[in-house]
Amino acid sequence: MTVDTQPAPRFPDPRDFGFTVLDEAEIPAELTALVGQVRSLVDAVAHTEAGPEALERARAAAAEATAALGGERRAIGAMVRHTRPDGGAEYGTVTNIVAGPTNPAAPPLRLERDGDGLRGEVVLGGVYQGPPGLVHGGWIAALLDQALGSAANAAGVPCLTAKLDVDYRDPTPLNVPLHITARVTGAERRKVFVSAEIRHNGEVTAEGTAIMVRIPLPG
Ligand SMILES: CCCCC/C=C\C/C=C\C/C=C\C/C=C\CCCC(=O)SCCNC(=O)CCNC(=O)[C@H](O)C(C)(C)COP(=O)(O)OP(=O)(O)OC[C@H]1O[C@@H](n2cnc3c(N)ncnc32)[C@H](O)[C@@H]1OP(=O)(O)O
Repeated sequence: MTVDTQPAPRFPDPRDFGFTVLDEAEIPAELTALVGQVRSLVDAVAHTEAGPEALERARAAAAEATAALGGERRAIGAMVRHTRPDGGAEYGTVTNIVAGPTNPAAPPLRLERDGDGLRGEVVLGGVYQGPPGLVHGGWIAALLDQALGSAANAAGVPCLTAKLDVDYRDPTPLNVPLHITARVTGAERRKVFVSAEIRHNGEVTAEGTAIMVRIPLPG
């Protein structure tokens, strides 16, 4: 493969392109705690066998909690900045469904730099179930897509997934640590080639490759 375009070393500042950006340190500790509590609630609701009275009490408490948040909503598209130990900045969307820090529907996945790529660990509980005891294949694809996109973004390239291939090698179990790795393997004009794996106990359960296409930015 001919590599005739090296990824830009720094991801452009999204504020220069009209995006709202908050620093992850600006996310209130109370919101982080609430997100964790709601994740626990979702897991409890998905698996409960409680009786009607307990269910109605829980529903009323959930309705009260929803009302307590009022009508103030963060704008769709708001981004969050993570500053790495080396001072570099990485960006993601605040409510990203796989890794958004304020999204209780996200697992969440945290990816850190590791050599030329990224690595992270995540445990998926019963709310991510597809076949009995196993992670849903769509969520496996989502984890891989996020890792693949983040690897390209960490290399300084704002991009979207154009093509995603997933190989499901072995069933991916629930409620165990899953190790995710991803890296850029090449670039050609606006295309960035990336690959990623999910492992459990050192064995690959799924691997993904993608073609990411660099977004043309004004100017
Ligand atoms: C600074 C501002 C930041 C703005 C924020 C933007 C990005 C996000 C940034 C940070 C977020 C951080 C982390 C996020 C991490 C992960 C998120 C997960 C990833 C996703 O969740 S992302 C959503 C799903 N994704 C889409 O929603 C894409 C829909 N789609 C399109 O928007 C267009 O389709 C597009 C743009 C892909 C291309 O369109 P286009 O018109 O710009 O370019 P064009 O077609 O000319 O293709 C150019 C070259 O790519 C080749 N190519 C194109 N498509 C191909 C395919 N399918 N297979 C093989 N090759 C393909 C061509 O063959 C040509 O190659 P060649 O150079 O060789 O001719």
